[in-house]
Parts: sequence; C-alpha cells; structure tokens
Amino acid sequence: MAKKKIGLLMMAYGTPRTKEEIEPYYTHIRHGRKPSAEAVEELTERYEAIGGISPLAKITEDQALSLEKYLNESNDDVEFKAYLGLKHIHPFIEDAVADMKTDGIEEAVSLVLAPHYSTFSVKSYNSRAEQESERIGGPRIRTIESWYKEPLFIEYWATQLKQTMAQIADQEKACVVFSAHSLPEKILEMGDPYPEQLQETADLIAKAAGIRHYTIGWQSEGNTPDPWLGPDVQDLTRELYGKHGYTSIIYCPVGFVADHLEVLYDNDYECKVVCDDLGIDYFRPEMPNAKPEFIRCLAAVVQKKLAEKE
Ligand SMILES: CC1=C(CCC(=O)O)c2cc3nc(cc4[nH]c(cc5[nH]c(cc1n2)c(C)c5CCC(=O)O)c(CCC(=O)O)c4C)C(CCC(=O)O)=C3C
Ligand SMILES: [Fe+2]
Repeated sequence: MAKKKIGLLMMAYGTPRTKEEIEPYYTHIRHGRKPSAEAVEELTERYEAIGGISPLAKITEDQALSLEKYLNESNDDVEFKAYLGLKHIHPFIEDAVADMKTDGIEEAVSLVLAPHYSTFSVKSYNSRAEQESERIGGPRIRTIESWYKEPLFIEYWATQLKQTMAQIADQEKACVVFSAHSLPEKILEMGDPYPEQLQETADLIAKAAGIRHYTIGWQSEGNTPDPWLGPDVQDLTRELYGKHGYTSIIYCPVGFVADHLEVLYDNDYECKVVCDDLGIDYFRPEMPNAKPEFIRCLAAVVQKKLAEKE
C-alpha cells in the first residue's frame, strides 16, 4: 500500500538572504510602504553588526529539513514532506500552499516556528495559509495554534538554564529574564493570550530548572507611534539591578527559536551594553536552532496534533 502523504507547512518570519534583499523585505514588513533610506541604512547596520546577514535563513531551512527527516524516520505509515512558508520573504506562505497543491498533497499540518499565540503573529500566519488554500482549492490544513507548554520545549530551556546556572557562584544574586518579542499594547484589549502564555512558559521552565529569581520582559519593540508591551528588557535590567542588586542576569528569549537579529543584536549587544555599564554579568543560553532535542520537541507537537480527533 502506498504511504499516506502529509504536507508539513512550516511557517516562519523570514529574513533577507542578501544585502540587496533588505529593502524589499523591510517594505513587506511595513505592509508595502517603502522605508526611508535612513531606516534601511539603520537596519543594514544592525545586520552588519551581527556578521553581515542573519544566520536565520539557514537555521529555518535546517529546522524544516531535520523535522521532515525525523518524522519520516519515526513513522512507517505516513510520508511527510516539508514546505517552508515565510511571512515577509520568498518562499511566501502562499507559495508553500500552492506547491503543496501542485504536488498533489491533500492533507497538511501547519506549524509556526514561534511558541506563543498572538493575533499579530501566529493568527496572521495561519489565516494567510487557510485563505490561500481556500482560494486555490488546496490541501486541508490542520493548524497548530501554540506549543509553548510542550514538555520537551520546557525541558530544552530547563536543561540550558541548569548548565548556565552551574557557572554562577552566587545563585542568590542571579535573575533569569524570560522574554518574547514585544507587541503593540492594543493586543491586551483584544484579549490576546500572548502575555499569559509567556508567563506560563517562564513559570514552567523556572520550576523545572529550580530557578529562584526570575521575571518576564519584552524585547525588540517596533518603531511605531503606538505603545508597546513593556517593560523592555533593557529597562528591566536596570530596574532589577537597582531594586535587588542582582549581579548576574540570564536572558532567555523563549519567544524565539533561533539565532537571529533580535537575539544576536537586541540581547547579545544591547542588553550586554547595559550589563557592562552596570558592571554585572551577562548570560544568554543557546537557542534551540536545529538541535536534535528541539527537533524532537517539534516532532512531538506535530504528532500530538495528528493524533487529535478532527
Ligand atoms: C511577534 C513577532 C516575532 C516573533 C514571532 C515570529 O517569529 O513570528 C517577530 C520575529 C522576527 N522579527 C524579525 C525582523 C523584524 N521585525 C520587524 C518589525 C516587527 N516585528 C513584529 C513582530 C514580531 N517579529 C512587529 C509587530 C513589527 C513591527 C512592524 C509590523 O507592525 O509588522 C522589523 C522591522 C524593523 C524593526 O522594527 O526592527 C524587522 C527587521 C525577525 C528576523 C530577524 C532576522 O532577520 O535575523 C524575526 C524572527
Ligand atoms: Fe519582527
């Protein structure tokens, strides 16, 4: 009997792959409004500061291929085929849905490479996939809304944190900051679960790793006039030092799953500058990237979705 084929629609933010792609990418993020030359220059400088271009493109591809491989090795009756669908650059989410249809895929499961649900992120990814599938009569898509509580995800960060904490002599003076990308404050009026989900992730990881002092914060807020969720991780660092005198801050950007601009610049550069200024120690455990233990986590998330009754 032929194996059943399932499309694995893996969606992620996307990143420019060359310097020339920075402007069209930024224009897409701004809903088609071209950024000023200064804004493009400023973003280009940030990419230059992390080595010229982001490692994210390669990591996202590795994650997709590794997950496809792992799922195929652990399933006899199903053949998975991964399709990468990006939010702000080619291959776009719509391209991936069209490719699945061309390949004769009738059933798909979609996974966003970000653990927490928000109307601004996961919902917009999923709506674009569903709309395109409806428009072209594409595959039926089973949607994973969030996976921030997945035990293997919690375990990944708890293991990382234990390793980091082992390097710190005075645990009483160490504080962990769990963070995610900030979003405009108006998501709160919409009843968005995003902040509670980050808090829950933090509580679960802290418990599993036996962390005494921890808090949540927001990072990488956009350059728009409306207010964004706070406290920002940089302000938070000063506050934690001022109020409690912590001498080590451990940054866990658990809202992201890869090394990219937001982590390599906003944490490793900007937060580090604040720590250096205060004379305290900066730590940032390793991101999941395409590590085998994280691929197993994503596979568990997909398997659980497929095991659910429709
Ligand atoms: C929720 C969320 C995630 C996490 C969930 C997910 O992963 O989906 C995320 C991830 C990422 N964001 C990224 C890059 C950027 N995001 C920007 C701007 C914005 N992000 C927003 C939200 C999010 N972003 C929002 C509301 C804006 C304002 C514009 C708008 O209203 O839409 C801008 C414009 C300039 C600036 O503001 O800095 C850039 C360059 C990269 C790639 C990094 C790399 O290339 O290495 C990644 C992984
Ligand atoms: Fe972003």
